Amino acid sequence: MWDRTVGDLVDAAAPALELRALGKRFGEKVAVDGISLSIPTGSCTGLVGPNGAGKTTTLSMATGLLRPDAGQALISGVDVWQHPTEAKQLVGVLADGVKLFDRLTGEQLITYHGLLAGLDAETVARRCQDLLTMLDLTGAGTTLVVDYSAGMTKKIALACALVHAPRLLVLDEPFESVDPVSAANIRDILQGFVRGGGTVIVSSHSMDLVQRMCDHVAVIAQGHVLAAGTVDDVRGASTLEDRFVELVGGRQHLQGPTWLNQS
Ligand SMILES: Nc1ncnc2c1ncn2[C@@H]1O[C@H](COP(=O)(O)OP(=O)(O)OP(=O)(O)O)[C@@H](O)[C@H]1O
Repeated sequence: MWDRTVGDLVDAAAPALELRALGKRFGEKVAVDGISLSIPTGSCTGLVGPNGAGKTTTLSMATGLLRPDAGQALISGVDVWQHPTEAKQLVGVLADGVKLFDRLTGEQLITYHGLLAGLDAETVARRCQDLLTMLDLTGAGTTLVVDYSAGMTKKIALACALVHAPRLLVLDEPFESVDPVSAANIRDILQGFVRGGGTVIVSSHSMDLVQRMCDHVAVIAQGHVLAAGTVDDVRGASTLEDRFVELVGGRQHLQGPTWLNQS
């Protein structure tokens, strides 16, 4: 039997991620309404949008975690839903709110992910120590993940996403609960990953962070792409935050009820 490898499927000229008319509804609610988006290889792309815009749903469908109702997602030309095993070798995912096996130590959790990705035990052991050092978790490697702080938990999840050296990293809210020093360290790691030829997609509510860290951005709302391109093209002469508010709308300048006034 012909044994297909991921290398046989990868198209080096294809975008790191391409979404073609991706759609998902939950009952009556249309969460993602035919999103098409092309993420260039070697870019750091911010995915921004108001609460409930469809960011997590889109990223879940793009990374093989949630089956779309319509459309296609391709990672380096590999169809995520036609070739899920191969596609998952190309991507590292830090999902928002997904439970980790937290009765394992940090070392055990990284090892589990590395072995699951098909790495040999020796490679996993070496990479595990490198990742713990890089993420400043060396002392916590033998501690159970259930005893980690929220920020440490984000960092160990990032280590798990990196252990198989993916081409594409998809990070849903990676900086939530992370202290400023650790956030700066994570930013450095992600920038190094991009300099090394990798591609990063990061969903965030921080426009300031996206403007500083990303070279591309996609703004989505109500399951649609409102704008996408380089950060400079999308923001024009404004800040990204002002442009976001202009695109998305909804700013109401509310004063609040009178009973909240102290004077
Ligand atoms: N499993 C589900 N069942 C029903 N509705 C869902 C489900 N998951 C998401 N939705 C709905 O789909 C829409 C998009 O949700 P999604 O989580 O993708 O948005 P988001 O942009 O990631 O939001 P946030 O910024 O608040 O995290 C929302 O209206 C949400 O209520």
